[in-house]
Amino acid sequence: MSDPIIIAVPKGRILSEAVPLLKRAGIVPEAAFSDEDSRALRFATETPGIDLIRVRAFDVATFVAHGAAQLGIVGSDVLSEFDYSELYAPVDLGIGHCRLSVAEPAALAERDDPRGWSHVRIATKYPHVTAAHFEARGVQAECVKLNGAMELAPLLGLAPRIVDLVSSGRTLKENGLVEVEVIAQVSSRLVVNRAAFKTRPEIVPLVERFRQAVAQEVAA
Ligand SMILES: Nc1ncnc2c1ncn2[C@@H]1O[C@H](COP(=O)(O)OP(=O)(O)OP(=O)(O)O)[C@@H](O)[C@H]1O
Ligand SMILES: O=P(O)(O)OC[C@H]1O[C@H](OP(=O)(O)OP(=O)(O)O)[C@H](O)[C@@H]1O
Repeated sequence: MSDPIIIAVPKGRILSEAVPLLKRAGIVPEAAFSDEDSRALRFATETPGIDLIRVRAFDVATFVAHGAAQLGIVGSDVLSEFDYSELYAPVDLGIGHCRLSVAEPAALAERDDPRGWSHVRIATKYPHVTAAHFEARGVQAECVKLNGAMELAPLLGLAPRIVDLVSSGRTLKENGLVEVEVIAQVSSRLVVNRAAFKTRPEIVPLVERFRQAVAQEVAA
């Protein structure tokens, strides 16, 4: 019997949207998978031959790109930041909707004109996407890499501006920041390791099940 197909799923905020989607695709995980207190990292499903792993959002791309997992669910923000050629992203799953934006303190925004920037210092978890975004219009971006709580950076003088994910806008508002530019709209994608896609025939119908699960949700 061949090795199980492993699907990497991010813990954190996407997990609650991913579980119903997995179920619609016919992949029913064991109960511990949805329990954020469980310390297990690998989980069986009701489908023999399909296991799930629960990893950090950025690590989903790494596991799948290196073939340690064959499929994964990952935000387009993460895909853009890594730009792994080994990843094929055939399905927009329609979950994890947000946007990647530039933000700064409201007081700075009142007298600021983004068209006049030539050099910016930015705190972000997305240094590559940020640098590419600004480079495209001739602005040099000096990035300070953070892994979370970017909103603190302007308040504490680490960097006057941030690039971070925005959904409701509540995090920005509660930290005195305003959005000044949208870099990209974000949603989660199904990703597949390209080599596995060619060598594991079970993957094609599995991708199709995800496609149908998304279509069902759109039609509902
Ligand atoms: N506010 C949001 N609204 C909708 N989707 C979001 C939001 N924030 C993040 N996401 C999506 O969820 C993914 C994971 O985000 P999350 O905030 O759970 O990661 P994290 O807590 O920073 O991860 P980790 O702790 O593993 O580094 C992001 O890559 C993005 O695609
Ligand atoms: O516009 P909002 O609806 O307030 O959402 C935006 C927040 O969501 C994300 O963080 P998350 O809450 O996932 O935690 P993190 O700081 O651990 O990344 C993001 O980094 C923002 O901080």
